[in-house]
Amino acid sequence: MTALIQASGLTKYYGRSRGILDLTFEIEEGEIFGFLGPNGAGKTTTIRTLMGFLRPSAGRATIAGLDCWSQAPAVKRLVGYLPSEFAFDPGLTGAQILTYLGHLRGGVDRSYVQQLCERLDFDPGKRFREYSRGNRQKLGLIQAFMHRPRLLILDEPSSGLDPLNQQEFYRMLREVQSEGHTVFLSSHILPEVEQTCSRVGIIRDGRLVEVNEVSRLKHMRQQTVVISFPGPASPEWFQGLPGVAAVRLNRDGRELHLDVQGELQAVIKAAAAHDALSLSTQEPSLEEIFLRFYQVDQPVAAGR
Ligand SMILES: Nc1ncnc2c1ncn2[C@@H]1O[C@H](COP(=O)(O)OP(=O)(O)OP(=O)(O)O)[C@@H](O)[C@H]1O
Repeated sequence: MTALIQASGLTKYYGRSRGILDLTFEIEEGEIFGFLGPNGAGKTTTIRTLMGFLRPSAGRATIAGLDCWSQAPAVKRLVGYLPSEFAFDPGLTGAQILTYLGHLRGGVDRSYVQQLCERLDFDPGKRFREYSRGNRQKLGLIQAFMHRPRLLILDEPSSGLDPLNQQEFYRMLREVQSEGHTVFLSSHILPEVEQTCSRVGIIRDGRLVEVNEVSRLKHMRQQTVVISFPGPASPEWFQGLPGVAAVRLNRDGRELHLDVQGELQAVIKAAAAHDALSLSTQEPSLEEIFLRFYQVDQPVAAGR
């Protein structure tokens, strides 16, 4: 495979405040690459720089060998782009917007557009101002996909979609990948990236802290297990068990909070041996994973 997107030392300052700092990465043709990060990390800035809407303060990015800033019009022809908020003339209908954008791009197959509308359960007959956030997002997705671009750049694509539409959208992603096309999508939802992407880049405070296979993210996934007991509990019951990273006793002394990585068998057995009343697990949010693994004063711990 050859790299379709290449970023090298890509940096963007807004005045004196940082947008992104020194990003270097490559996206291969045909892969679905997830760009993960908490709010304000720099995902939209990266995407807008790739799209040639922002001029890098330093470094450069290319798409198919074209410079994203100096050759932006040629880059845009290769890309289907979903901005973080898709906005359009509020008086136009969805159909008018799609026709207008279709003419701008050329080569759009109307029956494919109709198919996309049906798949996402989108009614193109209403005016833009009448569309809910989710419907605006669908319209944004349809216009990004409709010319079967070589590269899709999607900023938080599933935000506002209901779970059924999300699943359909994931199928659409797999289909475009099977046609050899490439997808770069940003998200702050870890399960979404796990489900759809082959590789992931994690951005935090404007810096790329990890680029890895999605399968390796699973090693980062840690869950919190809360176990309550009929009487006083002891952290020692669980310390040292396989996968148990930390144990905390809550104030009333009858509940333990465990950070566990991987399988839970050993924890469940120990809980049963001490007559646990209940056991529940909580998946951490991406932000929590960041806080645990990428504390500001800790060195970056790849693939832990
Ligand atoms: N137009 C702007 N002017 C000044 N600072 C900006 C501007 N746009 C973004 N920033 C700053 O750049 C940093 C990165 O923002 P960016 O929008 O790229 O993050 P993000 O990862 O897309 O976040 P979110 O998930 O909230 O959209 C933030 O600190 C933000 O405040």
